Parts: sequence; structure tokens; C-alpha cells
Amino acid sequence: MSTKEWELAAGSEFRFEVDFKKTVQVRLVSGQAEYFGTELGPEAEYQFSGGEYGAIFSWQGCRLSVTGECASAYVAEETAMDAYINVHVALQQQRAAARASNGSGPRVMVVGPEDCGKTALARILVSYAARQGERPLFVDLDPRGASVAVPGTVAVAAVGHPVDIEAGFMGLAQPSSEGAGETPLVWQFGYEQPDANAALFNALVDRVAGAVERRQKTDGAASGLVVDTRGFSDVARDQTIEHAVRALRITALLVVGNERMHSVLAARLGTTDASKEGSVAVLKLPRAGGAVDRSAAVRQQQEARAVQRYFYGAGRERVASFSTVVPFDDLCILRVGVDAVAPSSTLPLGEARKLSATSVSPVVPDESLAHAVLAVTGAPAPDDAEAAAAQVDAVGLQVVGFVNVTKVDMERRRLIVLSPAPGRLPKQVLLYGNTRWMETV
Ligand SMILES: Nc1ncnc2c1ncn2[C@@H]1O[C@H](COP(=O)(O)OP(=O)(O)OP(=O)(O)O)[C@@H](O)[C@H]1O
Repeated sequence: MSTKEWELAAGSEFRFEVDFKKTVQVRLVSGQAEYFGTELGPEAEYQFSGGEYGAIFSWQGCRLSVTGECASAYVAEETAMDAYINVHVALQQQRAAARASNGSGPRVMVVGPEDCGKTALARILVSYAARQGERPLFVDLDPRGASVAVPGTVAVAAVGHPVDIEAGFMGLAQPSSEGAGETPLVWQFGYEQPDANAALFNALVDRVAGAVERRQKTDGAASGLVVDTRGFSDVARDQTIEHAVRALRITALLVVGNERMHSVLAARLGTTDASKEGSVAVLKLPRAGGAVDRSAAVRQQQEARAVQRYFYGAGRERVASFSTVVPFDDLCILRVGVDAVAPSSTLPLGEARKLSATSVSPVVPDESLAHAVLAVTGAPAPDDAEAAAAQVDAVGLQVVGFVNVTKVDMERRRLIVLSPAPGRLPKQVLLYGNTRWMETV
């Protein structure tokens, strides 16, 4: 395998793409470098697996050794890092002031169009904060590009260490990785886009906000939080962002890479009086120069990769997953918000009025469950799924893990599922979602 050395001048970054099914090893030979805010260790070797699009930035200059074939690799002299570190410095000042007054630290939300580098910026901000001993909360409100758990979810995670270079945000849930801490809180949304069921999404954001408040009561609020959102194409028509800004009591909106969106949001949510209670500062930031516009096909592959990383390990360490048989009779699968996907013409007569975007219905197991990624909640499953649908507050159920349906055996009335935990699947409520995954070898 070929090895090439790259020299980075101070303030430049090495941008690379790794093809699916390939891996690339990167080693810091000399100098200082960081991957989305997390410093590379001297002489440590990092492995980037297929589908990774990344940037290794150096403030002081460095030499990198790269082994393996990148689909693209170049050094960029112009980056948005000066603007990003200025935001970090301002946030640190707000954290210090909050700590001195026993108040609440900055509550930041990153918004912008698709593929402008929102997740990358959120990762840089929380990792920089953690490097300075802070413990900010990372709130993931981007179900399509979910970075803490599998696609279709929202999550809250405390970031006590810089985010693991190889495992990314998923490392927060994996005990072996460097960034791991307290287990993140995860909720199943079940759709890729918030607009697919805005009422359910908003209801989940309320749960997330409640969890954030509880967390900050026990852990302190001075480090604040950083919220990642999905890419907006038309923020003016969106029904979820304003709700999230209010529910999470956001103090600063960072609008990345889009002037128009900045002015729309500033007019709608911003205020010129930053000292006023409930005011939101709406700031404009440049797009990360290297952020890559991903085609639908690449996104699909990256989503599949995220599920693969959930079941088999996101970082260097491999995680085992196990095949388990679950009789239909032991299953209690619920679905929230049926009518958001089923046109009322497809519902039984009279049903349309009863169902709402957050109503809960039982899922009768059949072949359509093949390859579904089901969320395992912590709630014990009542024997009768119909009764469970009526009794359980399914919107608020927290997710403790996921299983992937590998086979539906209608004849023997059972599912074969892949699970990261060995043994029988506990009899707990499962939540249906639209995410599908099929293991490929
Ligand atoms: N400076 C950079 N150099 C190279 N690649 C980058 C850089 N910043 C981000 N990327 C990559 O570009 C892609 C898009 O970035 P990112 O996921 O942060 O965007 P996003 O705005 O959160 O996307 P969306 O919300 O539409 O899912 C990612 O694969 C990311 O790893």
C-alpha cells in the first residue's frame, strides 16, 4: 500500500475522501494537527474507513503520513477556522461569566443549508470546549444525518472529552472509545426529515429540552449546549426550527454559509438587544470550504455505514452483534404517527379522524418488517400490543438500543434479528421507524 507525506503550512488543512470499502491510515509525523477540533496524538495512527470525508487542520503547521488510497486528497490554504475559533473564544467567555454568576452558559444552535458543514462545526465547538475542561451537551436534531445513533433518531450527549477521531459522535455511546462518557439519551423519530411529521418532531424536541433541563440541574449549566440541525432548503417555510429555538432556550443561532437564510432568521427570531431575556443572537458564519455536497447515493451509503457502525463498532475496536430469534407473540412493536405517512384514503373507514401525527398504533408483524431497524425502548412490553398502544406514552420513550430484522419467518411466526446484546431480546416495547438496513459482506 502506498504511503505519501503531506506538508501543511500553519492555518491550512488536508482534505480527503475515502471510497466505500477502502481504508486510509493517517499519522502525525511532526507538528500539531486536529480533526474537527480533536488533536491528533504524536505518532498515533488513525484509521478512516470508507465513506469518510474529512479535514485535518493545523494551526501551527505539520507533516502527515497517509497510507492507502484516497478518492481525493489535497491541501487547502483557505479555511473557515479563524471564524470558528472566534466563536469558540466568545462562547468560552460566556461560559466563564455564567460560572461566575451561577447562571446558564451559551445555548447554541447551528443551522444552514444542506452540506455546509453544520455537523463539522458543532463537533469542532464541543471538542474545543471539552479540550478546555468544559462539559457541553451535544444535541443532535438531525435525524437524517444522525451522528450519535442510527438515522431516524434525535439525541442528547454530554461531551466530556474531545470527540473520538475515528468513532466520531457515535463513540460517545461506545465504552471503548476515548470520547465515551455517560450514555447518551436517544429517542426514535422514525423519519429522515423533521417535516415528514413536524408535530411528532416538535413533541420530541420538548422531551429533549426536558432532558437537557434535568441534566443541567445536576451537572451544572455553565458549559451550555451545541445543537446540530438538519439542512434547510427553505427555512422560511419550516415548522420546526422556531419551536426548537424556543424549547431549548437558544441564545445564539449560528447560520452557516447562507446570507438569505441569515436575514430571514434574524428577522424572525433575532433581536438587537442581546441582554433581553429570551433574546437570540443570529450570527452569520462562512461555510466550511471543504464541506462536500453529497449526492443522494452517497448519503444512502453513509446512512448504511452509520447503521453498520452501530452494530459492529464505529471506532477501531470491533463490536460483536448476535442473531436472535423472537417469536411474534413476544413482540410489542408500536408506531407513532401513522397518518403522517399513510394517506387517509389508505386507512380503514373512520380511522382517519382518530389518528393524529403523534398517535400510537401497534404494528402487526409481517414481511414488510424485513430489514427494519427497530428501536428497543426501556419500557416493559404489556402482553397485548393493542392495549400497549393505548397505554404507553410512546413519544417519550427513551431508546436503549436497536435491532435489525434480518428475516421474517411468517410460517413459524418469528423474526430473526441482529442485536448488539447477546441472548434473548428483553420483552420491551419496540418502536418502528422508516430506517432500513441490509448487511452486505
Ligand atoms: N473542512 C472540510 N473539509 C473536508 N470535508 C469536510 C469539511 N467539513 C465538512 N466536511 C465533510 O463534508 C460533509 C458535509 O459536512 P457536514 O456533515 O458537517 O455538513 P452538514 O451541513 O451537517 O450536512 P447536512 O445537515 O446536510 O447533513 C461531511 O461528510 C463532512 O465530513
